[in-house]
Amino acid sequence: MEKIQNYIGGQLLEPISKTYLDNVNPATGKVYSLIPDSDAQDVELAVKAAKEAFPAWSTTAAEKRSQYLLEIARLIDEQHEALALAESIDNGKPLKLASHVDIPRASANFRFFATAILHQSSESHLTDQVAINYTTRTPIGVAGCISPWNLPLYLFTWKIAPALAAGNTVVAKPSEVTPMTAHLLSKICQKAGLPAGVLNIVHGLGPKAGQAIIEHPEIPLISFTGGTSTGKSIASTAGQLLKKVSLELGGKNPAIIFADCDYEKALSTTLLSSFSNQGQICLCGSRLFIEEAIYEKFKNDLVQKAQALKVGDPMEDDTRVGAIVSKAHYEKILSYIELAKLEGGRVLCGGKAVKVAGRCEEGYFIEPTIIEGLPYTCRTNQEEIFGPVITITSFTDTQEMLKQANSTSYGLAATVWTQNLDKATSVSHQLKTGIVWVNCWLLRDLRTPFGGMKNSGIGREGGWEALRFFTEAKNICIKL
Ligand SMILES: NC(=O)C1=CN([C@@H]2O[C@H](COP(=O)(O)OP(=O)(O)OC[C@H]3O[C@@H](n4cnc5c(N)ncnc54)[C@H](O)[C@@H]3O)[C@@H](O)[C@H]2O)C=CC1
Ligand SMILES: O=C(O)/C=C/C=C(\O)C(=O)O
Repeated sequence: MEKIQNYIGGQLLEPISKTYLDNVNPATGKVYSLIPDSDAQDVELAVKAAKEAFPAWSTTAAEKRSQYLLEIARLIDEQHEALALAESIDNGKPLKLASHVDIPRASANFRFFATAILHQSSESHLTDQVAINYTTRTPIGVAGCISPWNLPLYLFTWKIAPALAAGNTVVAKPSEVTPMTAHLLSKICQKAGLPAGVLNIVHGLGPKAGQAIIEHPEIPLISFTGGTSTGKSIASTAGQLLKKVSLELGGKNPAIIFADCDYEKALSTTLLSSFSNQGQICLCGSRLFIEEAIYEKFKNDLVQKAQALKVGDPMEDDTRVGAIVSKAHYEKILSYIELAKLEGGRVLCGGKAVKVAGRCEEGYFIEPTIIEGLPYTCRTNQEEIFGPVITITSFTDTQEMLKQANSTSYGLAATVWTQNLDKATSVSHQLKTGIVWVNCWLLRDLRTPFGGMKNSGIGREGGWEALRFFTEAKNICIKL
């Protein structure tokens, strides 16, 4: 069975303890590879390698750093098919989705930040003709990057690329649930000739290898994407150590559909924003607010479309909903469906596990599920489920709807569907979320600030925000 290895100091290494964890294919329920169960000793080795590499990497000309990252992007594109297949097997997502979305975005992340650093300049200004102030932005040191399982290579590279581009060296940990494409990235970095120690990848469990990264005194900054409770624990440890943190956490995103929307576009995109990647994207709209005038029609059409989505083997071309990432997560989602029923919800479609015949009969599949009739205050409408489960509610009064939309502890993203620009602007400004999609969803421009308010996180990723996070600003004031 294939053994994934850590990537430390440019080499593929066994964990020092020589112990491994099982890696399960969620579509079949079978173990198909082994993951290093790394601990603080492996992290120590990785930090040592990253520290040694820092002086040379941080002073390498931006153009040269850019060339390394562009080469990595090129190799990701060259190995696109193998990476997409690995991602689909590891995560359970449809191969088609991995191929069209995840892997292209991974190379785009490298390409974007490789070129961004060539256009970055620092600020300066005259202070009343008496002084000139200018600000330098320099790399900080060894950055800790920890990523989740839902968009494995996509989010891993979303952190690593800006960290490296800005001149830091990195100790990174992908999710133990989906480690394979990060392992393949190690080999790509070797092939690209990335200097030893610039990027180090340590595999293993969050509370063990992850926690060792968070606690390590030589890692002054942490970029994390994952669940809110993990984010809070990381923030409290990092707070005691006064580390810089960027936290991109969960969401319970409202999708607001006004009667004057472009109906067909709203319907087809809402289907995607509800169930893409089995609903396991922090940006998925999980609470639909539909204006009463179109409620019945929209509901019936959405139910019909959701029922038509093929749930099945991620390898099949017409599969739209693949496997849930793990048995534990599958059970969590099913328990939320039961909770919704107890809370008085009516399941309009789905609501059950799916048995997929053949090689996937032991896999973790759940039908796209739509629930109505729940109060906005109930747990189903307040807590992140992170699966193919949405609730729908009708509204007549926009202010009341906004009160409900803003009522959760999360504040990541929202979707607004209307053809009235004034209404779109007014509603967007009143939503307490870091991102608002108007008449679209997940239309990504990597220059925009990405992140959430409230329990959805701290800080913003993307564009200059990311490059600012991964650098230290120093102002120099020269009296004229
Ligand atoms: N971006 C998002 O919005 C995501 C949200 N989630 C939410 O979080 C819930 C829990 O999912 P999990 O897999 O448990 O996510 P998690 O937040 O525990 O895992 C994310 C990453 O953090 C690491 N990690 C866990 N504990 C850590 C610690 N103490 N120190 C350092 N690193 C640590 C994990 O190994 C993984 O690499 C999901 O059900 C979902 O609701 C999960 C993944 C992504
Ligand atoms: O950057 C994006 O396009 C999407 C990011 C998604 C997440 O951070 C997530 O689902 O956790």
